[in-house]
Amino acid sequence: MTKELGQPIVEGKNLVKDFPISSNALNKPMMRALNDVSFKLYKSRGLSVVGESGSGKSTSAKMIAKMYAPTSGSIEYKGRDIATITKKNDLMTYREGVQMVWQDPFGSLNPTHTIFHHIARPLHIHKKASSNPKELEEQVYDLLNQVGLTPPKETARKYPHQLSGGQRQRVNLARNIAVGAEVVLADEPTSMLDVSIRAGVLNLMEEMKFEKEMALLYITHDIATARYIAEDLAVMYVGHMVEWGDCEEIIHRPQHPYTRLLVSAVPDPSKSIHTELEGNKGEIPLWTPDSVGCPFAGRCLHATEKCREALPPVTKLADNHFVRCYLFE
Ligand SMILES: Nc1ncnc2c1ncn2[C@@H]1O[C@H](COP(=O)(O)OP(=O)(O)OP(=O)(O)O)[C@@H](O)[C@H]1O
Repeated sequence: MTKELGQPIVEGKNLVKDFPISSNALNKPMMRALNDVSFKLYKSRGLSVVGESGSGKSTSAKMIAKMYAPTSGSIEYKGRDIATITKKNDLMTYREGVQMVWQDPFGSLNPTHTIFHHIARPLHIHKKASSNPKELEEQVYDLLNQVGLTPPKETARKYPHQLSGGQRQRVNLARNIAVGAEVVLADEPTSMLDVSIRAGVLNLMEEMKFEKEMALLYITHDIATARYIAEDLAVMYVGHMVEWGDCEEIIHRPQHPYTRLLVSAVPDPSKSIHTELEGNKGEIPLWTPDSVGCPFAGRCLHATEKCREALPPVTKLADNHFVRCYLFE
């Protein structure tokens, strides 16, 4: 299947990320937020990353955005290890190509500036703005039109607080288009929006994926929207990818006991995993560099001694379906 997809734009290889648990302690104990995580992002294709709070979803995105360096493993962007991207100009080009969309659309906008400013600024920074003011206006209006913020002239004059949450998130997406982003890392982009307007924003991202040929990483607690916006799915549990591959296949035929729990627990797309799994939390371990076994063992009905002793190997179930569980060894 990867043959047809061509080269990935972004590829994470065996990523490990450790964080200090406490900066004061003498021996600096560490927690392992990500363990042996690998993924690929392709042009015009989406990867949804789903899992409970603390499973490592945001850390994965932040490492792609170069906000954190991996403890080990690597991330390649068009075949180049991003750790080698250090020169100012190269970093600028990378940040132009790889953009983040955050949960809080207001947080990324400056309340003292108009929407016009918010769209024109990235165009200026990335040297894509026309020097002719009239043409620059047209560039901004065109971008606002593309994200459905019409009439664009009126929207451009407004300040962020005069827009709804969904409209603000659309402004952020217009900024991604403005700089010609090839990769959009969206970290729960609709979780702070009213349920009624979430679908519109997700639809827009889906359109951008195809029309602008963007690669999309979509982080969510909501497995129902995971399927709506992406072809691929990665299910994470305590820093590990436990099952990944074709989104529809995994949702219709979940194999890992944790994925099965997720799919059965979230029949209603408006409900979050957090709420649904409450009362069924079992034991969520704190993973450290010394931890062994399967992170789900303490909560798994099928766990055996082996599951507590060593991390299960990866089993390929189909061309695009993988699972990390001894049940499939
Ligand atoms: N800068 C940091 N310093 C220390 N620990 C961190 C840091 N960033 C993340 N962590 C820890 O790493 C683990 C994974 O966090 P991460 O934010 O990636 O999870 P998540 O799946 O995105 O959770 P959520 O859904 O709540 O956003 C958590 O235990 C978190 O406390």
